Amino acid sequence: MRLIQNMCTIAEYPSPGSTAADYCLGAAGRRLVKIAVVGASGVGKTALVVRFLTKRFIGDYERNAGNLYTRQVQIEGETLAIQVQDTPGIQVHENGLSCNEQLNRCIRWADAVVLVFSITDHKSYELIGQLHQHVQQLHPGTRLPVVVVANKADLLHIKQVDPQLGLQLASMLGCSFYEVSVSENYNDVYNAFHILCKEVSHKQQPSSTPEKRRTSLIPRPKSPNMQDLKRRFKQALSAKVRTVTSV
Ligand SMILES: Nc1nc2c(ncn2[C@@H]2O[C@H](COP(=O)(O)OP(=O)(O)OP(=O)(O)O)[C@@H](O)[C@H]2O)c(=O)[nH]1
Repeated sequence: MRLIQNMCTIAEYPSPGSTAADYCLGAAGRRLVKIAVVGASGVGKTALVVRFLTKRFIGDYERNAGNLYTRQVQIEGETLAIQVQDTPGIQVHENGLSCNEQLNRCIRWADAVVLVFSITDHKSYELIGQLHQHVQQLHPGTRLPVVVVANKADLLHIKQVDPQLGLQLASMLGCSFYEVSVSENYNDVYNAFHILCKEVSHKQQPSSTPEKRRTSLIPRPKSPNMQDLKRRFKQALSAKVRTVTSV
């Protein structure tokens, strides 16, 4: 991709399951965290992904082709491989949300999702609740880590959504919340991805592995009973004395 030079574009819309990238990263022995960035059109999803991966804000992006990018991140002393899937903007129709199969595949593939809206677009904010529900429906039986990001915080003069509303919504959904300006601040963007990676990393590492659990179930050899030892020692001693006397 012309505008995104520092990143490694792996594939477009990877099929769920193993990909060439999964194989390479697996070979490197790094744990993999897969993140999908989802939201309405024009909220700054591509800008967010590019900022996270290159630290740069370019300002003008090619219309999203749904690319997948990688980078490595240090989480609690461990280097994790991260794949970030940028997705095309969601269209809202009269009868609600319209997610095509490509997008659904990306969401199913992901270990975590970044839900983005723009503070300059109330409709993009209204979409977040529905999107969150949709994401959880595509991951039945598990609570997928999600972070809600309110972007374009620099455009206060055309603000349509109070960031406080974003915070309330996120806490209602049980998600972390970040208000960011992709154009002006890298750290907030990094922190939003970082907290998500941390959550996934903790989820991937159960507190006690099956191997450890199995080991703890194996009965330990009993410590020798002192009374029994003393009795046997006395027996052995008296046998020796008897032998010596009989000689
Ligand atoms: N002022 C300002 N503009 C931003 C910010 N983030 C993104 N933009 C601009 O918003 C426009 C849309 O950004 P994109 O990253 O293409 O948005 P997108 O969500 O990927 O859009 P689709 O590909 O249509 O889904 C671009 O002109 C960006 O420069 C921001 O934090 N502040």
